Amino acid sequence: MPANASFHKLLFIINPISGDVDKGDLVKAISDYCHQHQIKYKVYKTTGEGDFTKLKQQVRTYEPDAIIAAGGDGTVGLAAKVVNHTSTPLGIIPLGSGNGLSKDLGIPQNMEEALALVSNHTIKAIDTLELNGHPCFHIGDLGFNALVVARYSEAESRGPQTYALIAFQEYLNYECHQYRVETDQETFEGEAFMLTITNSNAFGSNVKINPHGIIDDGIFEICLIESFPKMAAFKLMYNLYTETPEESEYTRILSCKSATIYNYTDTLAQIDGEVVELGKKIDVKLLPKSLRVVVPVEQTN
Ligand SMILES: Nc1ncnc2c1ncn2[C@@H]1O[C@H](COP(=O)(O)OP(=O)(O)OP(=O)(O)O)[C@@H](O)[C@H]1O
Repeated sequence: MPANASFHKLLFIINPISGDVDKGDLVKAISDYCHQHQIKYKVYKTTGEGDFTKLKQQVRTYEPDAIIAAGGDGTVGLAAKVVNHTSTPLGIIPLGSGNGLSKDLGIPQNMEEALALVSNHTIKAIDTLELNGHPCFHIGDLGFNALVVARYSEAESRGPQTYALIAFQEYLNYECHQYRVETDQETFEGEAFMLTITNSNAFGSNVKINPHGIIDDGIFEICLIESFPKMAAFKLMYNLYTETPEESEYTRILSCKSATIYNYTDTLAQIDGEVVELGKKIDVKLLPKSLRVVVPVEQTN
């Protein structure tokens, strides 16, 4: 499919529970939009059980021109897994609490504007990662943030405030872990607060962990926050929110094409918002331009 092809048949994947947002308006907006633009469409609502297999089957039989994921990072990851390594592009209507990949791709965060990309877009092929065979479409990490993600997934309430509260509570007693990172360029060994693996730029919270990452350049980054004194936390947060992590003496960014990470203490890991078991030795592979995504036209340069 050419980079600016128009879509005539779409499969929408809607997560009814993501971001605590009612999806009634979305279903109506999709129906109105597709009728107005004479686009055939189907809606698949996720259940949280067996969605990957059912979606694979739907894509095989329905043969949509693109699939559009409406939900949070977990829904986007599910949809991306379905079409990764195929020519079917993935569009995103961001309706989660973080929406990290959509922000890094410049996709509008407003529902109507994101939907309008269906008729005015370009398609960009982006690199994706695999951590011990687990696909990663945005950010994976080990250490502090993965612990917060795990606690957040068990929390009774959702949203940025709950996330921030859990992060603060865990931070007070958090102890750094020992890692070794061997890349095709260099080796790091030491204690770290967290270790982020990504080829894009920012968490959904807008923390710019990797401000210079380019999503389709065949290179990814391992961003380390090394052990730091509690007094340095505010300056570090300032650097992370102002896109100047390299100005902190406690950060280090390793750019590479492949890496092996030794997570000696088997500390928690998360990929795209889901906690995963990766074991103590983690091989990170980059899959060049494996995923085709629907992005605004101005994102091509
Ligand atoms: N119908 C459903 N009922 C309950 N859980 C569901 C349903 N459909 C999907 N899920 C679960 O929703 C999770 C993915 O949610 P998603 O990440 O899209 O939204 P979010 O968590 O609100 O957003 P974010 O990741 O941006 O914080 C998965 O764990 C999936 O199993």
